[in-house]
Amino acid sequence: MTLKLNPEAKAIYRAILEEIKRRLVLPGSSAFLDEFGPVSERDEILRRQAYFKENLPKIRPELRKYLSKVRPIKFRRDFLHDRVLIVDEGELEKAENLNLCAVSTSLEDAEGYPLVLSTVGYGIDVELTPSDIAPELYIMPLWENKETLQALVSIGELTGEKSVAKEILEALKELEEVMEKRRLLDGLEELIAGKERELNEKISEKLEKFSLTLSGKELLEFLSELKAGNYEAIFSHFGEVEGGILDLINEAEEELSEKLGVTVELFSREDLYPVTVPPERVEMLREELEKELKVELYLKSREVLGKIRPLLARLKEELAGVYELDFLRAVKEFAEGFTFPELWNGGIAFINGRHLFIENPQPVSYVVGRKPENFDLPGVEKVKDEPVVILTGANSGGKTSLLELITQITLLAHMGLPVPAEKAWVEPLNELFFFRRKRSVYGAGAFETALRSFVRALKGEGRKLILIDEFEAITEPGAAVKIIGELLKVAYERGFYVVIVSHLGEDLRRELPFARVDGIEAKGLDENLDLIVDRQPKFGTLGRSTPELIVERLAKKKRGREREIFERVWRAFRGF
Ligand SMILES: Nc1ncnc2c1ncn2[C@@H]1O[C@H](COP(=O)(O)OP(=O)(O)OP(=O)(O)O)[C@@H](O)[C@H]1O
Repeated sequence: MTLKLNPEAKAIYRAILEEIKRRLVLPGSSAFLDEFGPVSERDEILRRQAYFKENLPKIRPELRKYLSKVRPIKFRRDFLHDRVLIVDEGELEKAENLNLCAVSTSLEDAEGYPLVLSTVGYGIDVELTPSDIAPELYIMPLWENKETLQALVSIGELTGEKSVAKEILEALKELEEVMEKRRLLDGLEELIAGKERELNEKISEKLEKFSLTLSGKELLEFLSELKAGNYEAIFSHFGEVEGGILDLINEAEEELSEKLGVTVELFSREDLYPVTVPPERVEMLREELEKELKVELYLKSREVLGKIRPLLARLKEELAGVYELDFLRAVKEFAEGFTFPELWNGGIAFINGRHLFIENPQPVSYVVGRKPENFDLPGVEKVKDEPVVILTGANSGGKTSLLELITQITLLAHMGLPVPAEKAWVEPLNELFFFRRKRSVYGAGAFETALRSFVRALKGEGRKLILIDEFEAITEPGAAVKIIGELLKVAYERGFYVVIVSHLGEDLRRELPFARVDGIEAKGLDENLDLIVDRQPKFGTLGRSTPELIVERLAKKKRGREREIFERVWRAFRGF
């Protein structure tokens, strides 16, 4: 059963969730958090505590870096248009039902498919299984997510649970060659254009050199050959250059052939300079390469899949486990320095609680209900297991913040999480109410609404903690004492726990002998004449609003006539 929350308690719960959520690095992990909503059952809370106690210590901070690299690996069923499967009449229906590629019983239908697979010896031999017919559907997602696999390996090293990703990565290495070719194929035009540019540069260099050499002694020779009409010699001279250019072209084509793994003949030999590549040749080369690569990739994928197939189930588990690790890591970071509360039957108590949303808060200890043993604090002897407490004290003393802290600790305890305190005792409850002070809302409407919510909180059975911030702000003090007095009596009779912030402590104390009155007080002024507030409430002591400190502050801050008047008032406080 869930712990019931009124809207303002729920808002604090949401703020806590947000604090944990913003520490998650994977979007998929927040689903885990949803499993940890606050519950009332002691056993369930204990079960969760045990889970965290067992798992949080295993979480290492370096995990974050690797978790953030993990992406879900999705194996999708797809219909592959690049292959046909030739089967026997009797297998036709089964093969079609696989719905992985075109299926036929006749080899004639294989025309135009780069990949022809067959169970009856008409192509590459296969069995009627998805891993035989379309191994790429398993292998490609793995190849594309190598970074995720790498991260899983590192995570496994950190958690001490070895990942199967290591073996998978090892097996995937066999695909590197074919993948490199695929990469080249993607950039085929640029590759060829680059070669073409390089080639033309080399040729033009050669031609330049040629004209230079001709300008020397050879020029004279050339002229004399010309005079003698010896054309053969002249052509052979030019032929040398032509041969040189053809060598360069062959060399470039050989380089390409080696890179691409097929024999390439691309450059036209008609006009030797500048060398060009007819676009239709590039297209033909691309088609040929594509076809070859399809077959090669298919065969390699099948081979690799044969090796890693038994590891895939475990890989899926590891990938799912990553979200849990992320969740645990976020909780650990959030709950740094927190403690698991002891579950008991005496209400709520904690030592050195730290407000979640105040930076460097002064730790505060508090008890509503039974006082735990070794709850040793100054003034604590005045605590007598009171389930109803009136919290009084200086303006901006931290009363609202204390109610928030009680709410935070109660909520976290019911989520099974550790709480921001040195020690804590929490009774599993059925309902938690937090009523904030409604600032500047006056009038019968607001008053009626607030009254109705309180009464709703008081009706019904169960274990409840009710936190109320300054109810009197929306009605007159006289009426407030009567109303609060009666409502708190009802709460007391029903065994509910209540903390109510009020400036009417004196009057309420008279009205409610069973209630404890605590006070937060200012201790003095600091060097900037700001109030020094001790956030730790004094148990059983009415909190004075310490007006003399305000007077002292003004007396020291003001000048001239004003100062004289303040000093006179201050003297009145000090009794001279
Ligand atoms: N334990 C604490 N440590 C440090 N700062 C605190 C602590 N508790 C409260 N404060 C700060 O003191 C200021 C006043 O707190 P809060 O509003 O809770 O006081 P309050 O007593 O409810 O005031 P008011 O009488 O105006 O309702 C806030 O800025 C809050 O951040």
